[in-house]
Amino acid sequence: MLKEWEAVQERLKEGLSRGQYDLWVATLRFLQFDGQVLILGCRNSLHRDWVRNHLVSRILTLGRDRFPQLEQVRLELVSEDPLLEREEADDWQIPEDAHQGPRQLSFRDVGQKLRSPFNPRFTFDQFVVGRSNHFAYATCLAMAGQQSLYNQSVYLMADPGLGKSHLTHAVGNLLMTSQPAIRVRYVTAEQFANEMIRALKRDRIEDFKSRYRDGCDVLLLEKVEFFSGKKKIQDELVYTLDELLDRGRRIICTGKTAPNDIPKLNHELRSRLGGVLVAPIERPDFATRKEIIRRKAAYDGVELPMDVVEFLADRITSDVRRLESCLVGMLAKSSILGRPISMDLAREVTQAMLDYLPSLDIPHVAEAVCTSFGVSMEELRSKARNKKVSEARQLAMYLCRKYTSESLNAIAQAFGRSHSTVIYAIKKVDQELGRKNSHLKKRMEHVARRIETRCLDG
Ligand SMILES: Nc1ncnc2c1ncn2[C@@H]1O[C@H](COP(=O)(O)OP(=O)(O)OP(=O)(O)O)[C@@H](O)[C@H]1O
Repeated sequence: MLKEWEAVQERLKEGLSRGQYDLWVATLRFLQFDGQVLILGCRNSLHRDWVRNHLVSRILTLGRDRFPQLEQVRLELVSEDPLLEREEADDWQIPEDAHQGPRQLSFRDVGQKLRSPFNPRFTFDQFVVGRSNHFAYATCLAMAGQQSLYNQSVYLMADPGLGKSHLTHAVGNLLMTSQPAIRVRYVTAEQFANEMIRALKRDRIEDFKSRYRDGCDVLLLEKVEFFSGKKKIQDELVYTLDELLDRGRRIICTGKTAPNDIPKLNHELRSRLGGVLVAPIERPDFATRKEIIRRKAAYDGVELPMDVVEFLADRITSDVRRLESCLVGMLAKSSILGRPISMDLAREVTQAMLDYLPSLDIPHVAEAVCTSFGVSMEELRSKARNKKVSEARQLAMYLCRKYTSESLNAIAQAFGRSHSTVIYAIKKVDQELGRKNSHLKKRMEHVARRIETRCLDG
């Protein structure tokens, strides 16, 4: 049954940021499935409230693939110590009648919505508009509306993490509710290419063509730079775009660079994309970053102190995804360690995210720890429990969390440990670092310098 639950967890990744997944989903504990009721453990009431408000309906729907008779999800508060008793339960089930209270959700109610390919968090309401993105926002809103358009197609262009997918999904979300009869097709360039290759292999290319040309009123096509160098797929896309535009259909494409700067695009595709209205999104300014943090936190039901909002907005300037990871990291730390959200916490979390640091991977961090402690990676992965190895292992896990964007599960796997061991290690190191004259603190500063220097040296 655990395997089934893990498969459901995997599917829950869609629609959540990595930080949210690590914080709320990876930490959910599978307790039991009794044939109809899936019982999951939450760490604390904050965790349970979030899951209740944001996830239960999806668990009910997605869970049915793996637990066919699933009727009800029950959330119980469990201590991080599995030996302690379960404390309190909270149930969601299919309603017998409509007046059973707000916690009851039915498959029928949520099923329709959840078949949508669009991230429910990515709506126009949740998108903060500022100078950097106003034009892109207004263009997308017009594309999702029914008013006559100056243009039928738009190309959203921005560096990673600045909101291209958010706006594209917002168009999809709005169309699905305001004009449900409209056929919206959302694909990344990679999915488009894979679909086409599969169709060719199965000799079903005509079906593929008609799916896009006849069965689509709005095409949302992400990350077009993927087409670079793929000649046959580019040819097919040109025909598809021409057909759609001739029939007055709407098209939104996204990419990191201007169509003209994408290498190895054939002349026809370059010219089609070049003719599309380009709506750039720039890095958000300070005021926009502040509002983004405030709104994201409010979405998770948290009101942040203003000094923390300003601190984060000041510190993380490059991309909104990073800003969001910082916020989620801070909420995670606050929730796991039971610490209030404060400037201290914000400082700790952002230190790992300073804009000048490129992203690091687990082997890089582990190697720095091994060198400093004079132990090998095999020892870190082994069952050895002597003080030196245990300390090195815990610090390595802590620093992997701090310096890499890897999930708790990935870190656990790298060290051959369980997810809860990593949480325990992080908590333990954190406590130790808070002690006066902590010897681990000096050691950590030394390792951190080593990691950062190597990282800056490239
Ligand atoms: N103006 C904004 N208001 C609110 N959230 C934003 C804004 N811009 C970006 N975000 C958030 O930042 C995160 C990254 O955005 P998104 O996935 O849309 O980036 P992207 O440009 O598609 O990046 P990539 O090219 O890497 O796919 C998302 O969680 C999104 O909600």
